[in-house]
Amino acid sequence: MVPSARVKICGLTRPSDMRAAVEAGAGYVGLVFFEKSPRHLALDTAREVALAAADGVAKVALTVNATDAQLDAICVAVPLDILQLHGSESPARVAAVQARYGLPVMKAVGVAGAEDLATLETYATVADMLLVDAKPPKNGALPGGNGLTFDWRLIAGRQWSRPWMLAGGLTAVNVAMAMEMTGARQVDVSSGVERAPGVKDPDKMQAFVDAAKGNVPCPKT
Ligand SMILES: O=C(O)c1ccccc1NCC(=O)[C@H](O)[C@H](O)COP(=O)(O)O
Repeated sequence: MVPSARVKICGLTRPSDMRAAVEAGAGYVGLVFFEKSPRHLALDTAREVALAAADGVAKVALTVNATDAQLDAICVAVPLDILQLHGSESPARVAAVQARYGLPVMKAVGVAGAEDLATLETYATVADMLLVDAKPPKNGALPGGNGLTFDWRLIAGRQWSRPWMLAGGLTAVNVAMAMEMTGARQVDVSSGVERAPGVKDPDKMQAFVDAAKGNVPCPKT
């Protein structure tokens, strides 16, 4: 049987992109609040984009080392289901955010080598969900959303005590292989379904979801 994954499409910036992501079959949709990103949303735009999501699709706010004041403003303005912490937030900060907002927290952890596996174990004791992502290069790149993969063999067959999602450089072409190698049953994509930074491509989103869900066309007989 072909494995199937639940898909998160991250970095949606327009209501039309949100509708296309939902139509394609995304189960999670991500909104980026990080000013240096081409996917950054002002609060009023974020609300508009979030309201274009259908019921039952989990709306995720991605922040990077955000303060309580910044998170307060986001949570007041935007209907949300999950907070994704994509910076260097400590385990204690993860717990504090859970307690303050009463929302599930997904902690992103960058993986580049075996030493990063211990970090994943640490966050698995506190976060509601883990995002296992490629570690960003140290050249001023964004903390995520760089379209870079990591060596999937590092996490082959690993499980954590919390649900987890694979991210980093996934595309319609490589997602099935990534799922096979890692055992991931939730996957996250941003740049792999864009036509330009911050602009999603409906056909790429559909192709990605189909590949992740194993909806491969039947060969003609
Ligand atoms: O997307 C951004 O611009 C961004 C900025 C700051 C922190 C994280 C960011 N994105 C994270 C993601 O979109 C994904 O969760 C993940 O990193 C995969 O991205 P990609 O490799 O582009 O598929």
